[in-house]
Amino acid sequence: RLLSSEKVSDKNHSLPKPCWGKDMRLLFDQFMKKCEDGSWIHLPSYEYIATQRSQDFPTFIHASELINKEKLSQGRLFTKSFEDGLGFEYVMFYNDAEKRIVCVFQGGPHLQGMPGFFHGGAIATMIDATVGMNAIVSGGIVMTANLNINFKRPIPLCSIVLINSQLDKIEGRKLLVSCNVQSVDEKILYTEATSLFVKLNPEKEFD
Ligand SMILES: CCCCCCCCCCCC(=O)SCCNC(=O)CCNC(=O)[C@H](O)C(C)(C)COP(=O)(O)OP(=O)(O)OC[C@H]1O[C@@H](n2cnc3c(N)ncnc32)[C@H](O)[C@@H]1OP(=O)(O)O
Repeated sequence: RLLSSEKVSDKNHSLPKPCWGKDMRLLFDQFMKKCEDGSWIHLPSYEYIATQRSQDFPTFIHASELINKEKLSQGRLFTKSFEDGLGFEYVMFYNDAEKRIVCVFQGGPHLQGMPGFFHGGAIATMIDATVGMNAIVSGGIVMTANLNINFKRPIPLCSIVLINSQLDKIEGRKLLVSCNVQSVDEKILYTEATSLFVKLNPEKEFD
């Protein structure tokens, strides 16, 4: 657990919690049902990134000498830095055949931007996490090179929304992933985004 702090827990945050709303639980149950035939996979979500990929990350990034070693021990995924229910509550499901990730996201009251609505940075964070996960499952150790977001409608604070992400193209080390954010009844399109992820090249030194 090189990139994580000793203090973070092994709690899987992608399982139902008391703070999840009705729609969050309903959608969780619907997608868990879709997982029964193996077409969809329920992705776990922890406070740190304990996969082998994150162990390898420093050798890939070449900027590892920049990493502040003692601060590293306090490292925790940004989306896991709020108390349950106050920040980012989410669960992701992956469909390998379609190269899609659906994220059911319930934002908490501490994600406010304009009064009564989500902060654009909070929406961008969940988009980055969802398209990022889509790029990671297909591309391994990647970083976001470009994220373009069209905020079409403000999202009311504490909404539960669906983030639909699709891997569109892989070109060498580049992965292009698009997504949109909709209301759970899919009647309202809140946000659209495109992104470019680049697979880190272990041979490449940063200038
Ligand atoms: C672990 C489990 C986690 C699991 C859970 C976590 C999931 C969350 C994921 C969050 C991810 C992040 O937030 S990452 C944090 C935000 N991102 C960063 O800090 C990245 C900072 N930027 C970089 O480190 C670098 O610029 C890279 C790695 C992105 C690219 O550098 P590089 O490796 O040298 O690549 P380079 O040769 O320059 O470019 C390769 C190709 O990509 C193109 N390219 C590169 N950048 C761009 C760009 N902005 N716009 C267009 N095209 C671009 C180049 O033209 C080239 O195309 P061609 O000539 O080949 O055609």
